[in-house]
Amino acid sequence: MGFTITEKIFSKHCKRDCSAGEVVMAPVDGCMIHDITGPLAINVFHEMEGEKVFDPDKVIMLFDHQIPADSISAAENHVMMRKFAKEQGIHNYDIKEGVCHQVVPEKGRVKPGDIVVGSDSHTCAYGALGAFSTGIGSTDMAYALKFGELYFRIPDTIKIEAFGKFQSRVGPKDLILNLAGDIGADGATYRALEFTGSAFSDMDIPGRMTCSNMAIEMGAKAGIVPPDKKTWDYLKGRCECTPFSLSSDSDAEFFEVKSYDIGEINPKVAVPHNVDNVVDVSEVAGRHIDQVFIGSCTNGRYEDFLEAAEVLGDDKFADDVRVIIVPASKDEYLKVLKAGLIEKFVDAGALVEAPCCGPCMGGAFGLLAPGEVSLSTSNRNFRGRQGSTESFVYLSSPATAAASAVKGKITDPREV
Ligand SMILES: CC(C)[C@H](C(=O)O)[C@@H](O)C(=O)O
Ligand code: SF4
Repeated sequence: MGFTITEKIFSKHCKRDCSAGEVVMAPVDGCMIHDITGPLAINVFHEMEGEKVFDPDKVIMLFDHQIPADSISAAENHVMMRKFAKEQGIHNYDIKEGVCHQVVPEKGRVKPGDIVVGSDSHTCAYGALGAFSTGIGSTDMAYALKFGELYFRIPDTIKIEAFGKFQSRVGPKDLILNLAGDIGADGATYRALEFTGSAFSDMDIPGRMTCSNMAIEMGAKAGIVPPDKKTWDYLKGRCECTPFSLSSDSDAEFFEVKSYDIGEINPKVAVPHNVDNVVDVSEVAGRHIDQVFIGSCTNGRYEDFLEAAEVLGDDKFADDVRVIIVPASKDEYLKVLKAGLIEKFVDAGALVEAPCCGPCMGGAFGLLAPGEVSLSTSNRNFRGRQGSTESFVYLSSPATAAASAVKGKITDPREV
């Protein structure tokens, strides 16, 4: 019997053959902490009488959720984390780089075959680069910071095979929303998703990041795309690594295999208040929206803004819609800026903010009043996620978000 990618990654780290279901103590290659969960992890680290982190070069610290500090308590958290970084010799990206899940890959802090943990649920995003990366709680993080290893139950794997070509103005976000609708918010709980087939090998790294990012929205521990030339090309100049092949064996045992023809997928939207409440955009077309957010670790990259700009064309955003655009990182911001897209969006009536999580989880700014409706390219639409518990959040692709922002109501991007 062969091994899945996940089993291979754990086998390599544990220096013996490991299979799904086993509980192992495995060394980690990286630990990511940010401004929300970092302080909790650091407090527990001190309670555990932690003195030095296991390897300061393997700890990634940055601030993204509440930046620039939006409250005195946020500012205090930043001060506390800066102090910890200095004491420990950890490089702190602080408020300067953007959202954790964009910055970690961008800075070459993750590579294929790695085990990376982050005290944030969307840490599964780095599966796009062929790593086993997963979100953990702050107590687990304290342990990982101190000892550089952690207990894992090796998950079994649901293999997703996707083939075909997307229709025009349909893309990775529609695919992953379609999967969330099909598998359900708890349909992959404690399993790994493996994304395979020509649809994923044809997909660029940003598209893969969108898909891996949302693995957790089905309960999955990881969402892994087997590394290929695109992966290694992306990593060139970001980290020192020599390409190797990593894929599941043909006789590996999967919990389930699911196949999709992506040509059959229409633009999708997740309807309040669950990520798996997914329908074709056409089913809710015409619904009024008050705010559109294009950004987040799911869809805050240059390619996402280009998609939105193409749909926008020479139009303007509707007068009664607030459009908030937030690139996911400094690098992505600069790409969008240099391509002239910022000017285009501002001219069309949008607010463009500096890289951060923005309105994604109703933190720093862009909160909704009772009764208000948001269409967002982020990954969660739970009740109260972006403000009032009486507000409504729909999730979509950047193309659907832009089309809807132009029309002032939910709109199929193929009709603009
Ligand atoms: C604040 C953080 C713990 C949280 C997460 O873990 O995902 C946030 O990033 C989110 O998207 O809900
Ligand atoms: S952008 Fe949203 S989903 Fe991503 S880390 Fe920030 S709050 Fe979480």
